[in-house]
Amino acid sequence: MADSAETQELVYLVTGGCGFLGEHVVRMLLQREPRLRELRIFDLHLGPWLEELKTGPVQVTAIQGDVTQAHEVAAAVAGAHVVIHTAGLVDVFGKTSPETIHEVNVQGTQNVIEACVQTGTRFLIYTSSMEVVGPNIKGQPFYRGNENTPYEAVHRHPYPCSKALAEQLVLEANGREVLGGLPLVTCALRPTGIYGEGHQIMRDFYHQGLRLGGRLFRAIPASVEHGRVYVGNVAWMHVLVARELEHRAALMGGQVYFCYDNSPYKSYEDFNMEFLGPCGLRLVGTRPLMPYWLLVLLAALNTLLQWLLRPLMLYAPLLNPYTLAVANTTFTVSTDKARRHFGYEPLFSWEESRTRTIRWVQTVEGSA
Ligand SMILES: NC(=O)c1ccc[n+]([C@@H]2O[C@H](COP(=O)([O-])OP(=O)(O)OC[C@H]3O[C@@H](n4cnc5c(N)ncnc54)[C@H](O)[C@@H]3O)[C@@H](O)[C@H]2O)c1
Ligand SMILES: C[C@@H](CO)CCC[C@@H](C)[C@H]1CC[C@H]2[C@@H]3[C@H](O)C=C4C[C@@H](O)CC[C@]4(C)[C@H]3CC[C@]12C
Repeated sequence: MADSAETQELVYLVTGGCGFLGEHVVRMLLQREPRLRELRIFDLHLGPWLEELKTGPVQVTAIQGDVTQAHEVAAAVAGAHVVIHTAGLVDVFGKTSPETIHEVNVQGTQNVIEACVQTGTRFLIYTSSMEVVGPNIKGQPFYRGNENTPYEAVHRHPYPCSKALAEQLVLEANGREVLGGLPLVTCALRPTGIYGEGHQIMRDFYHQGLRLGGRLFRAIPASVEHGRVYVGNVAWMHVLVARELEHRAALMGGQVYFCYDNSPYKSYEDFNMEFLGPCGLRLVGTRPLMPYWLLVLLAALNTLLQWLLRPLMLYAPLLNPYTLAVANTTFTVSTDKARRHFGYEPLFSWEESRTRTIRWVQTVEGSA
């Protein structure tokens, strides 16, 4: 919990605070933001773990709400000094409609912006995504690029489209006058593939491996690099930006920052095996066991099955045309913009990130 040495005067709001990243942001704020007086956690689905947070010196206020409802957002934002907006539908598996993804990710973000303007909140940090940049629809690689690397960021899938639109809204809102006459200061953080305690996709891969007798079968060439970043470092970057945004508004306002740490560059599958291997799984094959055209066919078949089964059940496998394309396209970042602009250094080393994630996988139900 925060050290009470400093004046506890600030009110923070974290939207999506019960999600995979949101929970880590909430816990990091309580541990490392000594100026917190109140921490508001706004989410469609509140977690039972919130109760344990209410015993500390910081007032923790759980707010069950929907970012698509402007009045609910405004009520939650009113009086907050800082808003960290992580709430969103992270759906690349066809679980929800494109309209719903847009409504939550874009309109929901617009509602957060308007709530800041109408109620006088001056600092807004938005959790964007690498997918605002790519991989693009042409499957062009983004090899150890940075925030200034030229790249044709053209998307068709509802999720990256929604993240790109929302990020644009946030950045364009920088400088708008809020209630009280002062300017709104915004910035956007772009995590690459986040991993760590609570990562649902990692859990899905683990269960898939258990179902296949402790084996996973390579489908992606080992040469395809995919950027990954530990959730604790992403949370730390959010806390640091929220702390520095006021003093460095001229430099940081309206800026985007990739989230990065010292996690190694590997293929998506090989990277996952850093955690699943020590938990008893084995990745079969030094090269993809199926030809790419067969994977494309299977991915298309999954889309057809999802459509046929929709009246009966939700069928949303990991493999679909979009996830296959993303998984097979190199996308890695190499940047120090966050360090240069607000002194970011990863809080957790690769070794610590790996150990923490392995320990978490070992607690996943069904683990050996
Ligand atoms: N997971 C990643 O690899 C990754 C990478 C880059 C960016 N991001 C971004 O980080 C953010 C959090 O992602 P995550 O992986 O923690 O996802 P998550 O699904 O675990 O968390 C999202 C949270 O938002 C909440 N939410 C969804 N719709 C809502 C609504 N209408 N109103 C209020 N709350 C709502 C959910 O209940 C959930 O708690 C998202 O904006 C996502 O785009 C995630
Ligand atoms: C071919 C499959 C059989 O092994 C492998 C499928 C892997 C995919 C499920 C994942 C590969 C890349 C992931 C995405 C990437 O890490 C970045 C993302 C951005 C973030 O904002 C949301 C999550 C995601 C889209 C992430 C989703 C899962 C992958 C597509």
